[in-house]
Amino acid sequence: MDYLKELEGKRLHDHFEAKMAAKTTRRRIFVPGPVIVGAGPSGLAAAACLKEKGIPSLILERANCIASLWQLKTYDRLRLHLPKHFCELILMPFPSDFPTYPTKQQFLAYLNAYAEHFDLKPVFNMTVVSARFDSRCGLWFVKTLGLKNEETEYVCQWLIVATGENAEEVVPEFEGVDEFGGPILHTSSYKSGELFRGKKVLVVGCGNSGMEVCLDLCNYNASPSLVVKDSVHILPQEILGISTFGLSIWLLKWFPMRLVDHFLLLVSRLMFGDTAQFGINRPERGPLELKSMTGKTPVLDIGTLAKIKTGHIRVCKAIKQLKHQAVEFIDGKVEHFDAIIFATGYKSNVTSWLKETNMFSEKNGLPRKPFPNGWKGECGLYSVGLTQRGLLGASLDARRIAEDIEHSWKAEATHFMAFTACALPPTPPPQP
Ligand SMILES: Cc1cc2nc3c(=O)[nH]c(=O)nc-3n(C[C@H](O)[C@H](O)[C@H](O)COP(=O)(O)OP(=O)(O)OC[C@H]3O[C@@H](n4cnc5c(N)ncnc54)[C@H](O)[C@@H]3O)c2cc1C
Ligand SMILES: NC(=O)C1=CN([C@@H]2O[C@H](COP(=O)(O)OP(=O)(O)OC[C@H]3O[C@@H](n4cnc5c(N)ncnc54)[C@H](OP(=O)(O)O)[C@@H]3O)[C@@H](O)[C@H]2O)C=CC1
Ligand SMILES: O=C(O)C(=O)Cc1c[nH]c2ccccc12
Repeated sequence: MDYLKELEGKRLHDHFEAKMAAKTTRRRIFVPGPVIVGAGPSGLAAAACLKEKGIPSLILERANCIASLWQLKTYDRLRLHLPKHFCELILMPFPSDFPTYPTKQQFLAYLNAYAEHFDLKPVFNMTVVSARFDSRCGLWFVKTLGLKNEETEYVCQWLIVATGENAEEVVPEFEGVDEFGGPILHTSSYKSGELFRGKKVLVVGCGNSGMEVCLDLCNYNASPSLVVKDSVHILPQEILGISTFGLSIWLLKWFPMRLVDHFLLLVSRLMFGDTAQFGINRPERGPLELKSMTGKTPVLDIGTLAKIKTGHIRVCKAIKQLKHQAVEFIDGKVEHFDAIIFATGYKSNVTSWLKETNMFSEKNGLPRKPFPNGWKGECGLYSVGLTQRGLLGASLDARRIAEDIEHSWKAEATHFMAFTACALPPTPPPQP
């Protein structure tokens, strides 16, 4: 079967090569199996599930390593904030000696072992700049740029989008940015509070990143202030030693979401008091309902709230504008700051390169179909890890995608064998 696929690939490849050579020097490569865009946990999980079914795939990655978000864009003190069994990739558990909340280094070691175990070898420094389906030949044409801007076009029957929900940083624009004069960075380039000792730092955004960066700054004797523009749900990471996330999933099996939300809010109130008294209002919808409707993840508190209560972290209103070494807030207050850290999150980049408008929303670059149906599009297009369900969701997508492609992969092979059987001269009758 592999041989037939290769043969088919080679014929197409030769045909394209000949056609292209006449026009440009661009490389065109036919890929017999699926092309996966992105070598993060989602892309790796998809490739592993395919490999398990004997289907080869090709992963294209813009960075020079696997899991570039974790490797290059996260801070030193990061740990998984959900217990490890909710974060392991399909087909390979975490080592049993890992703690409940593995560190970033442990998670990366696991991902490296995962790639090695399944012999996954992504093509690095390959940025996908466009992917287009040609209905005449029923194939995807995936254009990439290499480090020296050299163009390569990969041609394939299946395309798996695994570029993540955190592909590009979101940085809001403010009047006066050029005047500020001090360091302004996004959490994706923050490593630790070391550089900010003794400094007044404004952290903009109160998701899990903003909250943890504030705590880290405190631990390095910086003075952080946190901008809370609207509202946020802060939940304890654990309730009586049980992970809030795990408990929620278990409760949701028995009770409606609204009731579970009431429970979570009651416990949070008992443990934290009313967060509004520290300037942190809760959204009208409950934490799980909000997550399922908008994707907004509740903050799991790992000690930041205690620092807010003691006044080590101050809470500020939304920003009006930046001034020289200062910030003006919407309540009219102006305060001095040495540095600003944007913890304003990330967005998908799918709509910038995927030339297809049915499967992905132009608004947020995520699948239009809600979970659990967002993984499959048309014409061999798939998506893994874009359902706002974290690593657990990525594993579910990966499994479904591999099962689905397995069907068409087998059908293709049968079809191809039938084709070659007709095209080849009949087998001579066996000699007596
Ligand atoms: C600080 C932080 C902590 C997190 N902690 C958790 C957690 O504890 N539990 C959890 O479940 N989730 C967590 N998440 C959510 C996160 O989305 C997942 O952990 C995970 O990284 C998702 O994997 P992914 O492969 O979908 O995306 P990514 O890890 O972002 O990988 C996508 C890859 O695609 C590549 N890429 C993007 N565009 C292109 C292109 N055009 N061409 C080629 N390659 C491209 C990127 O370089 C990247 O390597 C966390 C996120 C952050 C930011
Ligand atoms: N330990 C862990 O496992 C960690 C996990 N994560 C995960 O990583 C992902 C990304 O998290 P994170 O980087 O925190 O991003 P998020 O998107 O979760 O949070 C961004 C925050 O910035 C706020 N914001 C956006 N624009 C502005 C603005 N102009 N002014 C003020 N605030 C603004 C948003 O508020 P609003 O929504 O109201 O617009 C939101 O509260 C999440 O899935 C998160 O759970 C992150 C850190 C640690
Ligand atoms: O880290 C994320 O953003 C996730 O999607 C996983 C996740 C972390 N905390 C949660 C709380 C409710 C639902 C999902 C998550």
